[in-house]
Amino acid sequence: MSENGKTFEESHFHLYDFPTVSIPRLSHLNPDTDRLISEMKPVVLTDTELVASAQKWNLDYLEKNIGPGSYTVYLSNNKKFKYFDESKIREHNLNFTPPTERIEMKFWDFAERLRNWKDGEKRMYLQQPLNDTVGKNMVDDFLSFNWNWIARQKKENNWGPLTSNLLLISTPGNITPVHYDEQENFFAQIHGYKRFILFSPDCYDKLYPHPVWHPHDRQSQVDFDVPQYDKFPKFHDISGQEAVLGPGDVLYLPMYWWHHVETVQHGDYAVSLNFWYKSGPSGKITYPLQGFQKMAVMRNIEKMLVETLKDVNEVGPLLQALVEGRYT
Ligand SMILES: O=C(O)CCC(=O)C(=O)O
Ligand SMILES: [Fe+2]
Repeated sequence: MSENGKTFEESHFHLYDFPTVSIPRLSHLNPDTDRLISEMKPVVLTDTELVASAQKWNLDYLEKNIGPGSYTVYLSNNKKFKYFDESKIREHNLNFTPPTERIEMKFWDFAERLRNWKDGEKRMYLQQPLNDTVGKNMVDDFLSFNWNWIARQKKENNWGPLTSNLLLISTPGNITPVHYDEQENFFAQIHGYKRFILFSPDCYDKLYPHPVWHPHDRQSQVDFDVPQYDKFPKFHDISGQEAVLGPGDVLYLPMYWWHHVETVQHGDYAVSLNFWYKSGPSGKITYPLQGFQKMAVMRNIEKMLVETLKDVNEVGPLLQALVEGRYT
């Protein structure tokens, strides 16, 4: 139960077509925690105190203390907020209708709209990296994060620098469809509850990602609500891992792991903050390559073909000529 009595009911969760097991929930002091992180396996940490100083970051506190900056908010006519890369629409001159609308807002306008939001209205998702426009109290909260613990993880696991802290504020029921990111992520839940469903990089062929030149690069083409099994038959064989994060929980979300994220439907709005770290120098590579390393190889091949052929429509036929009857 959270302070305001709102919590989540697993029985309300949507049942998808695939089975899942639970992601382990462990203390950061449990030796298995460090082992799982070093093996790039997901784990939920219940007591890192990573963002303990931000547990007060509810709408009222943020409105008073976040400052005059401008915030990116996505609007959706349904539950889904499928990410798209606007630069790729321009770069490849594509006919692409964005599935959500992106607007810039002052935080107080967003807060007002969120307070008055009712189910049935357009859903909202604020997604904005924290920057130096935040007010002094929030800078102090930020400086009080458990940098000790997270810096030790970065060092032990040979990661590169912290690149950003994305602040996410969502209306209940929002869904971030399944995708992967190219960075390591500690995902800290501050307010409300989120359900995560994860799939390992080995599920690449079962999730049919869009081509790398596509605005939906890194996103799966499979819609969990209506999987088109005739087009995506291997999705039949998928299985995942899931967890529900509440205030104080931190998920280690390994680089290249697929994730689908739901803000719990019958609860409150959710506030989260992630910590994205670049991967480190690869060091000594062992064979056979791991799933995430093969994903990186495939991305590079696709990117090279796009660059060389100068026409995204030529990539598929060339790959087909290369493979069919020779490697099939
Ligand atoms: O919380 C969400 O809805 C999405 C978060 C996400 O995809 C990420 O942190 O990489
Ligand atoms: Fe993500």
